[in-house]
Amino acid sequence: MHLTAVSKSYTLAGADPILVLSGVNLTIESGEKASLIGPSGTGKSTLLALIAGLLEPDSGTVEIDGKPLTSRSERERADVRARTIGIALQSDNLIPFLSASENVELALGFGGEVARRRAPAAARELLEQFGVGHRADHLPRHLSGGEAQRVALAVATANRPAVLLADEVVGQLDAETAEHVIDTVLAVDLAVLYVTHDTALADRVGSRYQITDHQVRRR
Ligand SMILES: Nc1ncnc2c1ncn2[C@@H]1O[C@H](COP(=O)(O)OP(=O)(O)OP(=O)(O)O)[C@@H](O)[C@H]1O
Repeated sequence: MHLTAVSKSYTLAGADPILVLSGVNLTIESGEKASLIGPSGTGKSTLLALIAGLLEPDSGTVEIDGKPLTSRSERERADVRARTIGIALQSDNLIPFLSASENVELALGFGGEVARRRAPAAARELLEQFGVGHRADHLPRHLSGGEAQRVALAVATANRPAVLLADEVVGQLDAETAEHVIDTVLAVDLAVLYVTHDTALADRVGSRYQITDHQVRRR
């Protein structure tokens, strides 16, 4: 994943623009596990949204898995996103009327008939890896916060994306479970960009990046 000279500001009507990122260059190699730290309001969520193609940069380019995201239509960006990027956010985005297992099955179900038939067993296996196999039949509202975060990670990694973008997704877990969940994510063959305020977890993830002065720097 490459970001080249990416800048982004927000403009609210009647106010001066807020500069968030300025000329950011960042390369995350395939399979690299990276953490992103930085004080509140420095642009971590903005950076994830740019990488996911949910936001367009003011200038610069974003390339994922060899495919440029910038200057594509909304629909094309959504297509690249669905095929190559897994996203797990602080507020999980599970479908409320589907069970944990069905949420994962939906994410698994893009591979044709055979994949669809295997989906329930594969979903349970994935939930077990994240330590929530025993909650497979629960609806999202019947899960604890930490369980929902782990189901959201199973959903985000189900389709074997090239890149997983995760925003503070173990914040509601105790230290031991958080470490287990991080280790499970690290064992999957994909690139990870993990946003956190927790420097011990950042060290566990691997290469460390920080946003300072509107730039992303390796530490
Ligand atoms: N849609 C928006 N419109 C205007 N300003 C925004 C918008 N989204 C974010 N901002 C501003 O951009 C800056 C960066 O926000 P962002 O959410 O990317 O920071 P963050 O590092 O993820 O923060 P936190 O750690 O608190 O989640 C902040 O000053 C925020 O107020």
